[in-house]
Amino acid sequence: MCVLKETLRLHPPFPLLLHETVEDAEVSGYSIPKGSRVMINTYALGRDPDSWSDPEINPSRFLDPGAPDLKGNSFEFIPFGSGRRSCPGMQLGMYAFELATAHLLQCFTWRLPDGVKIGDVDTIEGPGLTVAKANSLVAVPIKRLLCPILLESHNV
Ligand code: HEM
Repeated sequence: MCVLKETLRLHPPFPLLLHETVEDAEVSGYSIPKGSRVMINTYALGRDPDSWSDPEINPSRFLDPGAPDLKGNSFEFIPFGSGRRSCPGMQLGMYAFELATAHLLQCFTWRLPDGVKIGDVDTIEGPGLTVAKANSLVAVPIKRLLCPILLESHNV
């Protein structure tokens, strides 16, 4: 779960949340009139060095008792948004994310193609309202013979 949360921190699938203000507000000295369109940059929030003392990848940060949860209570970590218009599918999304990742890890050992080093794998995102990798990840799955899902699909 910590790895999934850290992935959402560094690579939120919705990097910009689009909202409209319902009342006049002032943020950091700027007046924002009621009815303004505002974009909340979840990508930048997840990497903000003022909020994260160690912004580099470190899934175990989420083991700390005071670590932010996914419910939108900590504005530095809002991959599902926050408040009334936050994502109603969060629980289902997390189940699907966890299940898919667990199956990929349980059923396959993953290697990089010959000659590719771990530092050569880029994690750069392409443009878009929902985020996809700019360059496809090329990895080599090696079947694990004892994986129950693979055994079932081959009627073994
Ligand atoms: C990992 C998976 C998912 C992520 C990261 C995600 C993220 C988000 C985000 C950031 C928002 C906008 C929140 C805002 O504007 O403040 C949103 C809205 C929404 N999401 Fe998700 N979501 C996921 C999965 C799902 C699933 C599985 C469903 C439905 C089955 C779903 C249904 C919705 C709906 C209906 C809204 C609009 C809510 C509204 O405007 O009131 N999402 N989601």
